[in-house]
Amino acid sequence: MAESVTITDNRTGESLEIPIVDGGVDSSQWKKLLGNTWFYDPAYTQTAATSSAITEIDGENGILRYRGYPIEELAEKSSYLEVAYLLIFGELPTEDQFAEWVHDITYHTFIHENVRKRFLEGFHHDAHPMGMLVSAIAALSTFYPNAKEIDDEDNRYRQTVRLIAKMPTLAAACHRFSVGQPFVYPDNSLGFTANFLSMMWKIAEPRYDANYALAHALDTLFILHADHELNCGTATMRMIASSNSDPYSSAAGAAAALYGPRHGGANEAVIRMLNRIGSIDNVNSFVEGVKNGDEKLMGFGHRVYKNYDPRARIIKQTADEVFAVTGKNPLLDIALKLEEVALEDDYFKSRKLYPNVDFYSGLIYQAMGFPTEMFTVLFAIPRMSGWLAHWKELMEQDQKIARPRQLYVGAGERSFVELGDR
Ligand SMILES: CC(=O)SCCNC(=O)CCNC(=O)[C@H](O)C(C)(C)COP(=O)(O)OP(=O)(O)OC[C@H]1O[C@@H](n2cnc3c(N)ncnc32)[C@H](O)[C@@H]1OP(=O)(O)O
Ligand SMILES: O=C([O-])CC(=O)C(=O)O
Repeated sequence: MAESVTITDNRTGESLEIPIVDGGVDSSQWKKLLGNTWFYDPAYTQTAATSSAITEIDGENGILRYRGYPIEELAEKSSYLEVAYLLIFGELPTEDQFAEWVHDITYHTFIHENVRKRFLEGFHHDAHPMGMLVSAIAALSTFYPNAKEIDDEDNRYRQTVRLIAKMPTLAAACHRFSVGQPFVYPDNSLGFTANFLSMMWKIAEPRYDANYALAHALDTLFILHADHELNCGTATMRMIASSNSDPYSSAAGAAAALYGPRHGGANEAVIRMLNRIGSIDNVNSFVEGVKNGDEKLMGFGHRVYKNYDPRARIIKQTADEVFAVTGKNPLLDIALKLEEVALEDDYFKSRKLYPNVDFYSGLIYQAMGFPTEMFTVLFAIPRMSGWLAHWKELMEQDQKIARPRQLYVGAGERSFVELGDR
């Protein structure tokens, strides 16, 4: 572990080595540098808002590790539920711990009938499933009012397994509603990902048997999406939870942040962009438009990675395994050409813009038969474990309420003018 961090004041350029004390920076040293002034950093480009032991990103070198384990090894050797355990509890589970964890998650896959019948079925017929999911996560807080007892560790565990377990059920329910098909109850004889696919696609009894290669590929995607340190959604989770709000309300806020096209919503935007480009013959002119500022190349660029996103590399390999079963997604050639052109172009090279996790994932989801509107939902299912790992960490850190300051730039004091006199 690093023994110190270098902090730079972005207004003066001054920097100072600050020793790590008990896992965090020494605040007396911090004050020596900044006095009683604050950073002005609206998009948190240079602000560490927490210390965390969950996920490490080395953006310059394209490295991602969960609890110290390289993402490549986890994607190859682990399963989503095992990784969820690792993120939340800090260590890989023993066989007994894993059996108990899987049992507990499986036990909580059902959702209250009123969530489905009264709440989800009350949405407009063409409601976006991600909008439905955000609301449904928030609604769960009213079904589990004891979730407010956040100081009770057992209770926190119960809400954690509930949230992870119910995400696939809620996600599939949102999809079935949007296509006018009846809800499919969880089949708890199936594993986490196969059960989700059953709830998505089952049309006849007795059971839906997912293609093994596709279920395995989706599980790998779940591992890759499970956490990514203090991204916009996770920062939102921590922000809301710092007010001691319950985990459902906090996670609903995190999901709402993920919905945006600059964040998890980019996977949906990528497919729409590829469809608009339509043919590899149009790639060069599209890229010229991006360079002229007409629009962003969706699925490219990242706040932290200034190198290839390691998840995108694994997703590209996973795509080959999926296409071997489903047939190639015809949009793949356009995506590959876009990557080739962008990586050779000075605009992208000088700004260190590379494909991110969202660039290739949608091609896989689409080949598997998921509608485009479900792509961000597919991101949210596994990201729940990351949000909850951060929630647990926050609770244990006993952090104060998160409350940034502002620089007021509005009008000075003035007197009220009556309506008729304005
Ligand atoms: C799961 C995730 O959330 S991964 C990210 C998913 N989002 C996307 O794929 C959307 C497209 N990408 C983007 O919008 C951005 O790259 C973000 C939001 C991911 C990161 O934003 P920031 O860290 O604020 O990068 P910033 O906007 O400062 O970009 C630096 C420069 O690169 C340019 N740039 C960044 N991303 C792109 C892009 N995708 N296409 C074209 N230009 C881009 C910016 O215009 C800026 O150029 P300038 O210096 O001439 O003004
Ligand atoms: O880290 C980020 O800013 C966005 C991201 O890649 C993720 O949330 O997976």
